[in-house]
Amino acid sequence: MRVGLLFGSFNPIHIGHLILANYMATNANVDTVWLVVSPQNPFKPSNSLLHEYDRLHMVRLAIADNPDLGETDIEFRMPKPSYTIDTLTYLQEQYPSYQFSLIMGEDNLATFHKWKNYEQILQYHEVLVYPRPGSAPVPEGLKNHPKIQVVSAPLLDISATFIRGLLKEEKSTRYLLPEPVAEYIQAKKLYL
Ligand SMILES: Nc1ncnc2c1ncn2[C@@H]1O[C@H](COP(=O)(O)OP(=O)(O)OP(=O)(O)O)[C@@H](O)[C@H]1O
Ligand SMILES: O=C(O)c1ccc[n+]([C@@H]2O[C@H](COP(=O)([O-])O)[C@@H](O)[C@H]2O)c1
Repeated sequence: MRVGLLFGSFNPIHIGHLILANYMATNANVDTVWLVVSPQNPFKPSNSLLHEYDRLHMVRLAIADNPDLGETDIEFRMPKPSYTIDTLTYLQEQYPSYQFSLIMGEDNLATFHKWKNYEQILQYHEVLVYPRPGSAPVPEGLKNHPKIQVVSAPLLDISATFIRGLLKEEKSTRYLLPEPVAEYIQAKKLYL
């Protein structure tokens, strides 16, 4: 089984994540894509970060109708902040016969050389990258790397930051968030 792993804060999950995950699940060399909800990205401030169980719940609501996508809360039981190499190592121990690839947006590839043990990640895993507008330039050493593949797919100028801004101002997020996620946010009065 070939599993693509899309790690993220998903604060909240939006249609950019869903388009990206579905594109990889149906066009890249993987059988399924799992969304890995990270409690705490080592590079991001934790203010405005919703509780991890709310973010996981929204991910579940968003992908419930898509058999090509799954999710995992594996990082909830690991030390924080969440280092991807540690999670990959743990997952590989749990599922020794599976082949795990890493999926990320281009903005994350631009800083990938600063991640913990990134060379080790590249040694054992393929990295599938979705282009993202406004991303910083990719460092020379990562451009044309044999383990890194940047796919050609429609650019999506959507971010969770932008959507949190709309929610805070009580503006419409219609078509930017999956309906069940928008309903959950409204019912629980999140991001106000
Ligand atoms: N519009 C997008 N285009 C390409 N990749 C994206 C897009 N949105 C998110 N991603 C990728 O999905 C993964 C998880 O992203 P994350 O949950 O941080 O969303 P985000 O919209 O970047 O959030 P924030 O605005 O809070 O930083 C990352 O690898 C990120 O690069
Ligand atoms: O392992 C690292 O050093 C590392 C550094 C920065 C980000 N990450 C992971 O990359 C994922 C994307 O983060 P985010 O917040 O942009 O969705 C998330 O799972 C982070 O834990 C991992």
